[in-house]
Amino acid sequence: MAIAIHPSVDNGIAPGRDDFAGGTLSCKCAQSPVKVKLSAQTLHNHACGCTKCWKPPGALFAVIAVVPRDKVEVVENGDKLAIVDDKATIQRHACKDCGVHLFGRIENKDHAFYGLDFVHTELSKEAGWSPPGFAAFVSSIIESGADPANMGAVRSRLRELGLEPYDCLSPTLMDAMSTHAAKRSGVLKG
Ligand SMILES: N[C@@H](CCC(=O)N[C@@H](CS)C(=O)NCC(=O)O)C(=O)O
Ligand SMILES: [Zn+2]
Ligand SMILES: [Zn+2]
Repeated sequence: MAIAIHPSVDNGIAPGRDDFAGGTLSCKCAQSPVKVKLSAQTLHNHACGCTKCWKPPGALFAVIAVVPRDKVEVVENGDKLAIVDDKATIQRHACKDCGVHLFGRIENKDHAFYGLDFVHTELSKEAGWSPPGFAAFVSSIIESGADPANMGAVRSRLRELGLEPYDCLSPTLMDAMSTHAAKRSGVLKG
């Protein structure tokens, strides 16, 4: 049996829709779920193996994308949300009852990704979200208990699914972060 990466990719990755304009995320509570409306298509969707991103039961990876923060609105049961770790760069707002993360927000205005919230679009019933394009923080799954001896097989499976594995973010996103840092320090002009 193939390695279970994440339920939304294990049977093939659904393509996004060009005309897709958003949907509503719900937590897993059977009663009074938290609902968060996203009024835009997501960007930079990817699998993340880090210990901090929310993963569904049995999954080795989270699948997480970004969306402009002004397109994110808590529409129901927001009183059930709490920040998981208010010292983290990404403040993950999770349901206190079921533990699902509804959105992650960067409050540091100097951060390269300030203005973008992190979301798990598998929490929405709508189809057409941008598909994941790579796998980030792959080595970090070991920190959640994955067998280090199995990492070759995990990376092979990710490649088979079209998710190039990286142990930090993708080169495009790492370049964006370094460009931001170089502009802030003055090394890079413009
Ligand atoms: N190896 C660490 C990596 C954690 C990490 O750096 N995660 C990335 C990807 S989500 C990040 O940007 N974290 C910022 C944060 O969690 O606030 C772990 O698995 O806990
Ligand atoms: Zn919940
Ligand atoms: Zn992560």
